[in-house]
Amino acid sequence: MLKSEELAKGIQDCVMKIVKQREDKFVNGEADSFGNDFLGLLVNAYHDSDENNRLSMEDLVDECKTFYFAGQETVNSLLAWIVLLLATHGDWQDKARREVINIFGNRNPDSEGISKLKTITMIIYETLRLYGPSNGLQRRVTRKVQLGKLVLPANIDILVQNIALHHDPHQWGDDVHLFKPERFEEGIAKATNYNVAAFFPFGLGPRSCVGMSFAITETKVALSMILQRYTINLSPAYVHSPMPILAIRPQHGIQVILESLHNNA
Ligand code: HEM
Repeated sequence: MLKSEELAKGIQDCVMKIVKQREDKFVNGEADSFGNDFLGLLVNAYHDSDENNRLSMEDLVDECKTFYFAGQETVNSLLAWIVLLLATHGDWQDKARREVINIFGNRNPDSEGISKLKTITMIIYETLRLYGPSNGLQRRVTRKVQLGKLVLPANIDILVQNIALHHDPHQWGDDVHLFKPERFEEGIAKATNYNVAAFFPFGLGPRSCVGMSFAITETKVALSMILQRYTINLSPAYVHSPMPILAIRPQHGIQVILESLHNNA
């Protein structure tokens, strides 16, 4: 068996084990349904009494793999880049921490407070602009189309590099490569001069990211909890090398020094 096949089988077995545990809980009477979270909905669809609506095990496993990859790698690398940018921009780190402490004190973030995080939102957008995890949007051209001066023949695959548009000096100005969250002070529409195609880290149109709101909320929660507890300084060991490894990731990781803000933390 090829190594790649072995790995694919390992992942499949791992997902099926989790599905089985969920089924067992229901069968043993420990739970009164398969659950109403995302996995529960998939397991329900797998057991649908109508054969035409039933989800196959292969599709169930594929859905789990998609959501795991799309949800895990992306938010993980976004958080890593934010930590780097706050380590190298102490003024924004202080500003962000002040906002978090003002809103939550030392309490865990709640949904009401999360909607008030303005500075953090600006920092997230500016990080998505500079180091958005998406490594381009893949599309298949099904029929010949004209895009401005460009004629795209049918049956080709294209990769729309949103990161290139996010680094276009005509759109963002000569300081395009600098981390300046103040660009988003008055929201995305104002920052892009009302051009929807200038900033789309989550894609555009009907196939855009279904996890967008969840991703932003998750990032806000994690970042708030880090800022409540630690100051972040860059380690001299850090070497800057963003690389497309599925998502745009730091090739050598991000080395930072975290200092506790509370003696007993
Ligand atoms: C910072 C975090 C994230 C970024 C930047 C991001 C970005 C994207 C992009 C660019 C696409 C492709 C859109 C297109 O082709 O037009 C996409 C699709 C998708 N994303 Fe995300 N995503 C993030 C987080 C998440 C999370 C947390 C989840 C799930 C919990 C998720 C689930 C998905 C799924 C299922 C798709 C495929 C949608 C489809 O093909 O219909 N994403 N995402």
